[in-house]
Amino acid sequence: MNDNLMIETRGLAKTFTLHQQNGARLPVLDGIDLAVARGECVALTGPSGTGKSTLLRCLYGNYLASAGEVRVRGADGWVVLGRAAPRDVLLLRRDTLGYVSQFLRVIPRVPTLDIVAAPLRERGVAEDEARERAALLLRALSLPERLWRLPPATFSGGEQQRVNIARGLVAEHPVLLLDEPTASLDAANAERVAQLIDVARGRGAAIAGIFHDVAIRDRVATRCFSLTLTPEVAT
Ligand SMILES: Nc1ncnc2c1ncn2[C@@H]1O[C@H](COP(=O)(O)OP(=O)(O)OP(=O)(O)O)[C@@H](O)[C@H]1O
Repeated sequence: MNDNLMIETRGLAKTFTLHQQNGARLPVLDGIDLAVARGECVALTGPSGTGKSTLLRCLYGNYLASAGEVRVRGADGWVVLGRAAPRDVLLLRRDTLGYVSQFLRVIPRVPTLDIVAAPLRERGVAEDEARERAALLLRALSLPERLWRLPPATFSGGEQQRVNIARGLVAEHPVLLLDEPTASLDAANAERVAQLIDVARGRGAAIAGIFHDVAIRDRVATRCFSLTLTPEVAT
Protein backbone atom coordinates (compact mmCIF):
# COMPACT_ATOMS: atom_id res chain seq x y z
CA MET A 1 0.00 0.00 0.00
CA ASN A 2 1.15 3.55 -0.75
CA ASP A 3 2.78 4.85 2.44
CA ASN A 4 1.64 8.37 1.63
CA LEU A 5 -2.07 7.58 1.42
CA MET A 6 -4.11 9.35 4.10
CA ILE A 7 -7.73 8.83 2.96
CA GLU A 8 -9.14 5.98 0.96
CA THR A 9 -12.68 5.03 -0.01
CA ARG A 10 -13.49 1.65 -1.49
CA GLY A 11 -16.76 1.12 -3.32
CA LEU A 12 -18.32 3.91 -1.27
CA ALA A 13 -22.05 4.32 -1.80
CA LYS A 14 -24.47 6.70 -0.11
CA THR A 15 -28.22 6.48 -0.49
CA PHE A 16 -30.44 8.78 1.54
CA THR A 17 -33.72 7.41 2.85
CA LEU A 18 -36.30 10.17 3.10
CA HIS A 19 -38.49 9.17 6.01
CA GLN A 20 -40.80 12.16 5.53
CA GLN A 21 -41.41 11.01 1.93
CA ASN A 22 -42.72 7.50 2.60
CA GLY A 23 -39.16 6.19 2.85
CA ALA A 24 -38.23 7.25 -0.71
CA ARG A 25 -34.63 6.37 -1.48
CA LEU A 26 -32.23 8.81 -3.11
CA PRO A 27 -29.00 7.21 -4.35
CA VAL A 28 -26.28 9.87 -4.50
CA LEU A 29 -22.88 8.16 -4.44
CA ASP A 30 -22.06 4.75 -5.85
CA GLY A 31 -18.82 2.83 -6.28
CA ILE A 32 -16.57 5.71 -5.26
CA ASP A 33 -12.89 4.77 -5.07
CA LEU A 34 -11.00 7.84 -3.97
CA ALA A 35 -7.49 7.95 -2.56
CA VAL A 36 -5.76 11.08 -1.34
CA ALA A 37 -2.06 11.09 -0.46
CA ARG A 38 0.09 13.48 1.54
CA GLY A 39 0.90 16.64 -0.39
CA GLU A 40 -2.10 16.34 -2.71
CA CYS A 41 -5.01 18.72 -3.09
CA VAL A 42 -7.80 16.84 -4.84
CA ALA A 43 -10.68 18.95 -6.12
CA LEU A 44 -14.06 17.20 -6.13
CA THR A 45 -15.82 18.25 -9.31
CA GLY A 46 -19.10 17.52 -11.07
CA PRO A 47 -22.45 19.18 -11.70
CA SER A 48 -24.67 20.40 -8.88
CA GLY A 49 -26.27 17.57 -6.97
CA THR A 50 -23.71 14.88 -7.84
CA GLY A 51 -22.75 14.51 -4.19
CA LYS A 52 -19.56 16.52 -3.67
CA SER A 53 -20.61 17.80 -0.24
CA THR A 54 -22.05 14.38 0.60
CA LEU A 55 -18.69 12.79 -0.20
CA LEU A 56 -16.84 15.30 2.00
CA ARG A 57 -19.26 14.57 4.84
CA CYS A 58 -18.68 10.82 4.39
CA LEU A 59 -14.93 11.46 4.60
CA TYR A 60 -15.46 13.34 7.86
CA GLY A 61 -17.75 10.64 9.26
CA ASN A 62 -20.85 12.85 9.39
CA TYR A 63 -22.61 10.51 6.98
CA LEU A 64 -22.18 6.75 7.23
CA ALA A 65 -21.59 4.81 4.03
CA SER A 66 -24.55 2.77 2.74
CA ALA A 67 -22.00 0.37 1.20
CA GLY A 68 -18.24 0.21 0.90
CA GLU A 69 -15.95 1.96 3.32
CA VAL A 70 -14.05 5.11 4.21
CA ARG A 71 -10.61 4.72 5.77
CA VAL A 72 -8.49 7.47 7.27
CA ARG A 73 -4.91 7.08 8.49
CA GLY A 74 -4.86 8.28 12.08
CA ALA A 75 -1.89 8.69 14.41
CA ASP A 76 -2.10 4.99 15.41
CA GLY A 77 -2.97 3.51 12.01
CA TRP A 78 -5.94 3.21 9.69
CA VAL A 79 -9.42 3.84 11.04
CA VAL A 80 -12.52 2.61 9.18
CA LEU A 81 -15.05 5.34 9.91
CA GLY A 82 -18.22 3.21 9.88
CA ARG A 83 -16.71 0.70 12.29
CA ALA A 84 -14.87 3.00 14.69
CA ALA A 85 -16.18 3.75 18.18
CA PRO A 86 -17.56 7.32 18.52
CA ARG A 87 -14.66 8.17 20.84
CA ASP A 88 -12.13 7.13 18.19
CA VAL A 89 -13.89 9.25 15.57
CA LEU A 90 -13.68 12.24 17.93
CA LEU A 91 -9.96 11.61 18.47
CA LEU A 92 -9.47 11.32 14.71
CA ARG A 93 -11.18 14.69 14.26
CA ARG A 94 -9.12 16.28 16.98
CA ASP A 95 -5.77 15.03 15.75
CA THR A 96 -6.05 14.06 12.08
CA LEU A 97 -9.14 15.28 10.23
CA GLY A 98 -9.70 19.00 9.77
CA TYR A 99 -12.96 20.18 8.19
CA VAL A 100 -13.66 23.68 6.92
CA SER A 101 -17.35 24.10 6.26
CA GLN A 102 -18.67 26.92 4.12
CA PHE A 103 -20.11 28.82 7.05
CA LEU A 104 -18.81 29.60 10.50
CA ARG A 105 -20.87 28.21 13.37
CA VAL A 106 -20.89 31.29 15.54
CA ILE A 107 -20.55 30.75 19.26
CA PRO A 108 -22.18 33.68 21.10
CA ARG A 109 -19.88 35.98 23.11
CA VAL A 110 -16.64 34.10 22.34
CA PRO A 111 -14.01 36.43 20.82
CA THR A 112 -12.66 35.62 17.37
CA LEU A 113 -9.12 34.96 18.60
CA ASP A 114 -10.40 32.32 21.06
CA ILE A 115 -12.61 30.68 18.42
CA VAL A 116 -9.59 30.28 16.16
CA ALA A 117 -7.29 29.11 18.99
CA ALA A 118 -9.80 26.54 20.35
CA PRO A 119 -8.68 23.53 18.23
CA LEU A 120 -5.12 24.00 19.54
CA ARG A 121 -6.23 24.28 23.17
CA GLU A 122 -8.29 21.08 22.70
CA ARG A 123 -5.02 19.39 21.74
CA GLY A 124 -3.29 20.61 24.89
CA VAL A 125 -1.38 23.57 23.44
CA ALA A 126 -0.77 26.27 26.06
CA GLU A 127 -3.07 29.31 25.97
CA ASP A 128 -0.41 31.82 24.92
CA GLU A 129 1.02 29.70 22.15
CA ALA A 130 -2.47 28.84 20.87
CA ARG A 131 -3.37 32.53 20.70
CA GLU A 132 -0.08 33.39 19.00
CA ARG A 133 -0.62 30.80 16.31
CA ALA A 134 -4.23 31.93 15.87
CA ALA A 135 -3.05 35.52 15.48
CA LEU A 136 -0.50 34.50 12.84
CA LEU A 137 -3.23 32.96 10.72
CA LEU A 138 -5.68 35.82 11.17
CA ARG A 139 -2.92 38.18 10.10
CA ALA A 140 -2.10 35.99 7.06
CA LEU A 141 -5.77 36.18 6.14
CA SER A 142 -5.79 39.96 6.56
CA LEU A 143 -8.51 40.00 9.21
CA PRO A 144 -8.18 43.46 10.82
CA GLU A 145 -6.73 43.23 14.32
CA ARG A 146 -9.50 45.41 15.76
CA LEU A 147 -11.91 42.51 15.10
CA TRP A 148 -9.94 39.83 16.95
CA ARG A 149 -11.44 40.66 20.38
CA LEU A 150 -15.00 40.66 19.08
CA PRO A 151 -17.32 37.68 18.60
CA PRO A 152 -17.78 37.17 14.83
CA ALA A 153 -21.62 37.12 14.90
CA THR A 154 -21.85 40.55 13.28
CA PHE A 155 -18.91 40.13 10.86
CA SER A 156 -19.39 40.23 7.09
CA GLY A 157 -19.70 36.95 5.17
CA GLY A 158 -16.10 37.17 3.97
CA GLU A 159 -14.79 38.02 7.44
CA GLN A 160 -16.66 35.08 8.96
CA GLN A 161 -15.35 32.78 6.27
CA ARG A 162 -11.78 33.84 7.01
CA VAL A 163 -12.32 33.18 10.73
CA ASN A 164 -13.65 29.76 9.81
CA ILE A 165 -10.65 29.00 7.59
CA ALA A 166 -8.21 30.15 10.28
CA ARG A 167 -9.95 27.86 12.79
CA GLY A 168 -9.85 24.95 10.31
CA LEU A 169 -6.16 25.38 9.48
CA VAL A 170 -4.71 26.38 12.84
CA ALA A 171 -4.18 22.85 14.19
CA GLU A 172 -2.31 21.75 11.05
CA HIS A 173 -4.28 18.52 10.71
CA PRO A 174 -2.67 15.91 8.44
CA VAL A 175 -5.95 15.68 6.46
CA LEU A 176 -7.99 18.71 5.42
CA LEU A 177 -11.51 18.66 3.99
CA LEU A 178 -12.48 22.01 2.50
CA ASP A 179 -16.06 22.80 1.47
CA GLU A 180 -15.93 25.92 -0.71
CA PRO A 181 -13.38 27.74 1.45
CA THR A 182 -13.28 30.78 -0.82
CA ALA A 183 -16.98 31.11 -1.72
CA SER A 184 -17.53 34.46 0.03
CA LEU A 185 -14.09 35.94 -0.64
CA ASP A 186 -12.80 38.58 -3.05
CA ALA A 187 -9.89 37.73 -5.32
CA ALA A 188 -7.19 39.03 -2.97
CA ASN A 189 -8.51 37.10 0.02
CA ALA A 190 -9.10 33.97 -2.10
CA GLU A 191 -5.43 34.18 -3.10
CA ARG A 192 -4.44 34.40 0.59
CA VAL A 193 -6.40 31.21 1.25
CA ALA A 194 -4.77 29.58 -1.79
CA GLN A 195 -1.36 30.41 -0.33
CA LEU A 196 -2.30 28.81 2.99
CA ILE A 197 -3.50 25.70 1.14
CA ASP A 198 -0.10 25.58 -0.60
CA VAL A 199 1.62 25.86 2.78
CA ALA A 200 -0.52 23.00 4.16
CA ARG A 201 0.36 20.84 1.15
CA GLY A 202 4.00 21.77 1.61
CA ARG A 203 3.98 20.37 5.16
CA GLY A 204 2.45 17.16 3.77
CA ALA A 205 -1.28 17.60 4.39
CA ALA A 206 -3.63 15.48 2.27
CA ILE A 207 -6.41 17.78 1.08
CA ALA A 208 -9.78 17.17 -0.57
CA GLY A 209 -11.97 20.12 -1.38
CA ILE A 210 -14.81 21.66 -3.34
CA PHE A 211 -13.87 24.80 -5.25
CA HIS A 212 -16.62 26.08 -7.52
CA ASP A 213 -14.48 28.96 -8.76
CA VAL A 214 -12.53 27.46 -11.66
CA ALA A 215 -9.63 29.91 -11.35
CA ILE A 216 -9.14 29.02 -7.67
CA ARG A 217 -9.54 25.32 -8.43
CA ASP A 218 -6.86 25.51 -11.12
CA ARG A 219 -4.70 27.48 -8.72
CA VAL A 220 -4.83 25.05 -5.76
CA ALA A 221 -5.73 21.57 -7.02
CA THR A 222 -3.09 19.01 -7.93
CA ARG A 223 -5.81 16.94 -9.64
CA CYS A 224 -9.58 16.63 -9.96
CA PHE A 225 -11.86 13.79 -8.93
CA SER A 226 -15.00 13.94 -11.01
CA LEU A 227 -18.43 12.87 -9.77
CA THR A 228 -21.35 12.06 -12.05
CA LEU A 229 -25.05 11.66 -11.40
CA THR A 230 -25.94 8.13 -10.35
CA PRO A 231 -28.30 6.57 -12.96
CA GLU A 232 -31.35 6.59 -10.67
CA VAL A 233 -30.96 10.33 -10.09
CA ALA A 234 -30.35 11.08 -13.77
CA THR A 235 -33.62 9.52 -14.94
N1 LIG B 1 -29.12 14.86 4.46
C1 LIG B 1 -29.68 14.65 3.29
N2 LIG B 1 -30.87 14.04 3.18
C2 LIG B 1 -31.42 13.81 1.98
N3 LIG B 1 -30.88 14.15 0.80
C3 LIG B 1 -29.68 14.74 0.85
C4 LIG B 1 -29.02 15.03 2.08
N4 LIG B 1 -27.84 15.64 1.79
C5 LIG B 1 -27.76 15.73 0.46
N5 LIG B 1 -28.87 15.19 -0.11
C6 LIG B 1 -29.14 15.10 -1.56
O1 LIG B 1 -28.00 14.53 -2.16
C7 LIG B 1 -27.76 15.11 -3.43
C8 LIG B 1 -26.34 15.60 -3.49
O2 LIG B 1 -26.20 16.73 -2.63
P1 LIG B 1 -24.79 17.42 -2.39
O3 LIG B 1 -25.03 18.63 -1.57
O4 LIG B 1 -23.83 16.41 -1.89
O5 LIG B 1 -24.40 17.81 -3.89
P2 LIG B 1 -23.26 18.75 -4.44
O6 LIG B 1 -22.62 18.02 -5.60
O7 LIG B 1 -22.35 19.16 -3.33
O8 LIG B 1 -24.13 19.97 -4.98
P3 LIG B 1 -23.81 21.53 -5.18
O9 LIG B 1 -22.69 21.63 -6.19
O10 LIG B 1 -25.10 22.06 -5.71
O11 LIG B 1 -23.45 22.10 -3.82
C9 LIG B 1 -28.81 16.20 -3.61
O12 LIG B 1 -29.82 15.71 -4.45
C10 LIG B 1 -29.32 16.45 -2.20
O13 LIG B 1 -30.67 16.82 -2.22
